Amino acid sequence: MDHTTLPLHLSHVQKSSSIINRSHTLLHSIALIALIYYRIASFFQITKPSNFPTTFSCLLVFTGELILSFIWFLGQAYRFRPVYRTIFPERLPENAELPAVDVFICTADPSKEPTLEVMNTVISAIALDYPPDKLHVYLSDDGGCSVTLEAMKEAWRFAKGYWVPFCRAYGIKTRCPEAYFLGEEGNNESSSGSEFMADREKVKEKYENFKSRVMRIRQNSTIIVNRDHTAVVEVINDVSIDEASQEDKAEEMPLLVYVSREKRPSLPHHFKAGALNLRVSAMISNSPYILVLDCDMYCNDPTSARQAMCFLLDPKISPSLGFVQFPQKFHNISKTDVYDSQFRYAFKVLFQGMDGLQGPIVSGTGFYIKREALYANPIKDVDVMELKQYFGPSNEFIKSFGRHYKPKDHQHSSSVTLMKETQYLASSERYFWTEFLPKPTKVGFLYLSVAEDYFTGLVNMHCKGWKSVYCDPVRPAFLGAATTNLNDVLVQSTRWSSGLVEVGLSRFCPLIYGPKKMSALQTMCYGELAFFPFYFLPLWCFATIPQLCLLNGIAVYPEDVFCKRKLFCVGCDPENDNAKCYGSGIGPAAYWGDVTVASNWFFMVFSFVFLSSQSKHIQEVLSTGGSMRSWINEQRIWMIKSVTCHLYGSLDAIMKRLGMKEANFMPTNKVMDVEQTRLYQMGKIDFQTSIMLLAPLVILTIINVVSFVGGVTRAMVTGKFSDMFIQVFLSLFIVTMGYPVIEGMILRKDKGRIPPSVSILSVLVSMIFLSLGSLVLNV
Ligand SMILES: O=c1ccn([C@@H]2O[C@H](COP(=O)(O)OP(=O)(O)O[C@H]3O[C@H](CO)[C@@H](O)[C@H](O)[C@H]3O)[C@@H](O)[C@H]2O)c(=O)[nH]1
Ligand SMILES: [Mn+2]
Repeated sequence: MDHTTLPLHLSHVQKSSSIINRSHTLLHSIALIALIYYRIASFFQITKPSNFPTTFSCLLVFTGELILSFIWFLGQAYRFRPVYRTIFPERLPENAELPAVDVFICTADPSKEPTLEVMNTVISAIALDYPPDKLHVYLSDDGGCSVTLEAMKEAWRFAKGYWVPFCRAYGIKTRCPEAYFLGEEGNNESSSGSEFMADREKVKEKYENFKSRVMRIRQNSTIIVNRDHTAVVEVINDVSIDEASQEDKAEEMPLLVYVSREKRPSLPHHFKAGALNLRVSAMISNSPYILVLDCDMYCNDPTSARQAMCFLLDPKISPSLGFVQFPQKFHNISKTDVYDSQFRYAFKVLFQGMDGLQGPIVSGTGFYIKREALYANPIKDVDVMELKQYFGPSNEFIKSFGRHYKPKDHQHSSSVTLMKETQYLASSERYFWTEFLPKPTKVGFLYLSVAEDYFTGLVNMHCKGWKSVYCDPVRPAFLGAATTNLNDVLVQSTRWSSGLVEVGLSRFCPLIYGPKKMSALQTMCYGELAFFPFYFLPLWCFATIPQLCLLNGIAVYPEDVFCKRKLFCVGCDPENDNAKCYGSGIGPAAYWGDVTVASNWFFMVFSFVFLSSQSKHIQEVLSTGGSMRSWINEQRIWMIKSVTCHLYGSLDAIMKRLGMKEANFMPTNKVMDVEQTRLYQMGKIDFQTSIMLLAPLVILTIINVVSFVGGVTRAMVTGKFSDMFIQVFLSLFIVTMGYPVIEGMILRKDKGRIPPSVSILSVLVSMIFLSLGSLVLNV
């Protein structure tokens, strides 16, 4: 068969999903329009001054509804044309024709990122199934920690001496040693002969030795993140393999380089984006493709580079293809996954949806990006002298922009000039060069936001016309460590919210910056991401205002006429006797002409909006492998994040915008705590977190419990249920979702329960809110 004519990949539109999605979008939009109509109409109905509390509360709730609807509307772009893809790596050209790849692994803080785990990621990258002379692995150590450098040398010895030869000889699929020996992925390797078993035992023993050596290195040095040091660039291949395997056939190995950029306390270093913008790899290998990995994301499928090449080498799409993104998947997800740590929605709905448009966003890790798309392209026609002004006097570096630049042979890497050049490039001025550049050459990973991945994807990829592709094979290409306790989940989400809102409030706001450069649907996707943290506004509103109103007998939703007919309307004539029938001026419906019909209709509209959004969510969860339990977990964590991280993240972004705060990137904790892991495995929320993050959850739950009880009592006393039906239901819904909070306050005795001090404080705050709120509503 002629391999040159067969496609390397195919993409298919998910037809049934598109149809379901578009029909749902249409129906739901109509319902939302009806809802908005009802709200606006009712404002014009209520004219009596005595109804100020009602008008005011309805206005607040309506604002919430508008924001929620707007974000929902933007999110419909993901649903418009989801695709899935098939690849045929077996049709790739011969090894000799494959392009070179640089792997960039970032690590920053050895106290949060266990050295052994980082080394496992490094080893899995060295062991990728790709021609070794075309693979170059760089570890960027942002912590500038000698422990990492020393451990890397050990990792190199183990990989070269034992691990890589073993993987190659037996075609091992799981190339991260820790995962392999734990058997996490069910290593059903084909070989099982006695020779294999003997080799496996030997390698296992060597791995144990390697582990204890790394442990010893850690024990023997103080782990400090050094923020004041010069640049260190070291090629590890030169390290001697003292106790290497007896077989004397020298195993061909990829290049392994340690890079730690210069850091000075007085100079901003721009976190991960700064680490990625180092030009050191351009000097040493300058491969046309770069794989970026977080230090916890090990290569789980050694063929990922070949899979990515199915797109990157396809002549039809290659010229405009900027990067291939793989999903972030995690090895430590429990069955219940209480925190939705797997981000099902992002990697099953959002990315697949964008893949059918201009392509998915950059998600920070697990993507193969074209070097040219990152920086060389826009600089092509700028002259060399001008470049020197921005990039400094490094001739070699400027030469590396050229398409045909061949770096000096790294075998002679100890050559003094090369090391001088690279150290120069890793020094502190070099990584904020994008700030100095004139506009058209603003390139590389951008610094404005701590969500550098999202921001770079928007401005430097999709807005410059690059496309991207989402590659989601059955066997996860990379596996990372997900955050599995409430504190880490919320801290991480706060950083993301802040980073996203920062972009939303900047001049790069996708809804303003995007439309001229991207399709409307792609712009909507980016817009949804920039503004979804604003969910905190409607969610705070819906969890407090209707409840406060319920306790004060103010209806903010249309009444349920089914109930009312049964309870009150028997024998009374609403046409002529409104006041008597509906009580004294409560609810907009009381002043309507054709009350019964209109109200009934709009009650249906509100119910429809609620049921339709929940059903759609359930449909999406179930069709992407989730269960009803996942639906509840996702609803709950969405609410939790909205009232905490999204609020704080947005405030943080606003403060940064106003210059009241500096950017901060706290790496997430990758150290597993036994007790916390146990709670996560059991599906119990671990409430050990700061009071800032915990108190809102407790306060809102208490408010809803109180209002639910108050609402039901009121209905029993007055015999009226219809006008407040939605409010009572809403409180009940929130209380149900907040059940773990109630359990954590009252029933649980373990370490992860809610501390009594927080409960007491929250009861106080809730009571103050309800009394003050009632005062305001009754003036
Ligand atoms: O100053 C820094 C801070 C972080 N990192 C590295 O960046 C990576 C991501 O950091 P992590 O703490 O794991 O953050 P996550 O929240 O898990 O990261 C997600 O979100 C980030 C943006 O907020 C993206 O950069 C990541 O790729 C994405 O996985 C890690 O390897 C860190 O070592 C640095 O190199 N320098
Ligand atoms: Mn991470």
